[in-house]
Amino acid sequence: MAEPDPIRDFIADLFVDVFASDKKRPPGDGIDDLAARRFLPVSPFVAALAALAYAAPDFATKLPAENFAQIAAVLDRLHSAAGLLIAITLVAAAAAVDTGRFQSHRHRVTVAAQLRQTTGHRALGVRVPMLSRRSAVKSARIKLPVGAVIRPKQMDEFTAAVANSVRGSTWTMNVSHEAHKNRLLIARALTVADQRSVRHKALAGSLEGASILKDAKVSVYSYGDDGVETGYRIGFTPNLNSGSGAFQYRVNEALIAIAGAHESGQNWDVQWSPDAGELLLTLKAPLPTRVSHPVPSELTSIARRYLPYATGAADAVAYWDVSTKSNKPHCLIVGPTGGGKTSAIRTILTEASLRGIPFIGVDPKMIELDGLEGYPGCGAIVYDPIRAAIFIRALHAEMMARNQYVHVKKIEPSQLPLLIAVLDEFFILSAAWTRLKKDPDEETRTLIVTLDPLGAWAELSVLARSSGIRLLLGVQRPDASLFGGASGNARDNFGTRLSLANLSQDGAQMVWGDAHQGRSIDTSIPGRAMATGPDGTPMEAQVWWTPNVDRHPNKWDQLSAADIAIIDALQPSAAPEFMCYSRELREFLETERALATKKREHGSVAEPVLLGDVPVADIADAIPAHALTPGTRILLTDEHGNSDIVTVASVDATPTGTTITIDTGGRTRAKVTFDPGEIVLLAGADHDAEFAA
Ligand SMILES: Nc1ncnc2c1ncn2[C@@H]1O[C@H](COP(=O)(O)OP(=O)(O)OP(=O)(O)O)[C@@H](O)[C@H]1O
Repeated sequence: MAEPDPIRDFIADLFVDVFASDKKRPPGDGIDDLAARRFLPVSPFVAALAALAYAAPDFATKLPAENFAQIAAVLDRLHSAAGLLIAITLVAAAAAVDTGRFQSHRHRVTVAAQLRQTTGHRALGVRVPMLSRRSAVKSARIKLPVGAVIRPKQMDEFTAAVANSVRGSTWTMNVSHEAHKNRLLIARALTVADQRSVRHKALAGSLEGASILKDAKVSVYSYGDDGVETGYRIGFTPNLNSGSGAFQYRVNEALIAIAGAHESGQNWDVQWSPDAGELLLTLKAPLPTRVSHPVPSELTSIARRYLPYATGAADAVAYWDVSTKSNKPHCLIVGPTGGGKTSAIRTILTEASLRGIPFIGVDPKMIELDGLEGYPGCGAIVYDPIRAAIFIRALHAEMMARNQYVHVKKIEPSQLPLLIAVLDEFFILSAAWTRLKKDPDEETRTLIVTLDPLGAWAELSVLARSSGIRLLLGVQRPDASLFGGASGNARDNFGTRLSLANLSQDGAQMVWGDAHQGRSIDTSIPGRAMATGPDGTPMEAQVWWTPNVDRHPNKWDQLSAADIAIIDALQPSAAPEFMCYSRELREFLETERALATKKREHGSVAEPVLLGDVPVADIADAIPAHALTPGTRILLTDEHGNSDIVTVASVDATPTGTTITIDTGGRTRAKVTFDPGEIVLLAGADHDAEFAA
């Protein structure tokens, strides 16, 4: 072991910060040894020297002149050169240097001790700048033993220890580990005051440490004119979750809730780019709460095949492309009672009329489309279910005749004139057809079986596209049976979609192919909907308001001047021509028109068929039996044609049919079985009153 050498230690301690080289340091000479040593100040030596110089004349007189003449001369020179002032200055400077050296020493000792306690490693050397300040070490370089491993937890503890040692100061300490160089680096930076907004902090805080989005970093994406933050960018490391629609939906909901109501009154919107590992939380301008049906100033040949009906964000217009090239030739409108379905249908049909496209409507509720009767381009509005069945069969014949025409005449299908068939309240209609199959009157039963309207409908759904026939289907809720069975082709054909309701998960999946779309529509705003956007993806939109175009004084006189102006502006200059390719459709329309004229002349409505004891107009809605849920009140008709309101107790839906049990109020529960896809009538408020009476 080497002999202790105080002079060498003193010099080493004094100049270690300036000249220290870790390579030169002997391996055993760790910082712990240095730390254990006392701090040796230089100022006392300087002070002693200065005092000696100051007292030099006195010493000189006391020294024997002949022996110490030379020393006395040195002291004399020293005294005369320095003087009191220089002595004081020297001592003060030495004291200042000592203070700095002491702080450097203290920092070295502290850092080495922190390292030892948190990681267990002995620092081979710690370099800190000479003359450090007290508050926080400016930087430090810690030499570690070769191959020293620092585990993340140890690193965190060391970092926390370093940070804690400057707590309360204006500094932030950054610690990094350069494992390949066996060293730790500490650097300080001025702490920047957290100037993030409350919303920014809330978003960042909610994602910090949460595993929901990996490595999430929130930054401000945009500011409004008034300096208020209007958008945030959230970067993250993509994983399987971030690509899933259900996951994104959950995150969207949470982020929008945390961001809270914005000062501008606009709503938050989230756009994901999982491939780029980022999402944008931005504001979207609120949609107008009402858009009056605008009238096109001029119709280009292209616009003639696009029927607009709603306005989305950034003035995007939702339209129904009825052209031959359309990949969404048929339209599905989902809307509960009062949701604005009838107005949406009016908007579309008045646009069709402006473009010279005729239409025929089926309205089993008799109160939805009646106002369109007599409107330019309206072939007929059919109310009666048997007449509706005849119409569907005639439409099927028309489709076949048109296809035949194209085939024989060698023309392009696009040369055929367009025709729109509207079936509103489809489930009520198909429930009526199902009931007619069990009608006590044999002739009626045979007729409906022969017409097979549901079969004709299923074929129309798939084949009508190339014959210029377009279908518009209105329902209160979606169901797979709408598309004429399970045909994916029919489903795709009904690609233009509008939903004015908040859909269930299944409904959203059915309508939008995504269980989370169209589930949070603000239904308090009439006409607010989810619509197929111009790019084919769903967008939130405000359906254009078209008032009832019925010119009967009872209706017309109720309209405001603004509504009358809308209707007048929509009036086409010439009524669309009705071209029939089949005898069936022509005869049907002629008969229907004759019936309508007769009705008008006699001033009363002729009801050709009664649905048991239940007038169709009173029916609230109808749904397929498999969609029933316990607690639902339905109308059930027995074999004698008597109807009763019953409450469903349980539902057992299988591919071969649906069996329900009915709560009869007693101990026993009756069972009723329905065929697959059979429609059941729901009991409405009207019935409750009617049956109670
Ligand atoms: N696009 C719209 N813009 C503004 N208001 C609308 C819009 N659509 C509907 N409304 C309002 O909602 C009311 C109900 O609309 P509408 O009759 O079209 O509903 P519906 O879905 O057909 O209901 P029901 O099936 O009971 O007839 C209208 O009288 C109107 O006041």
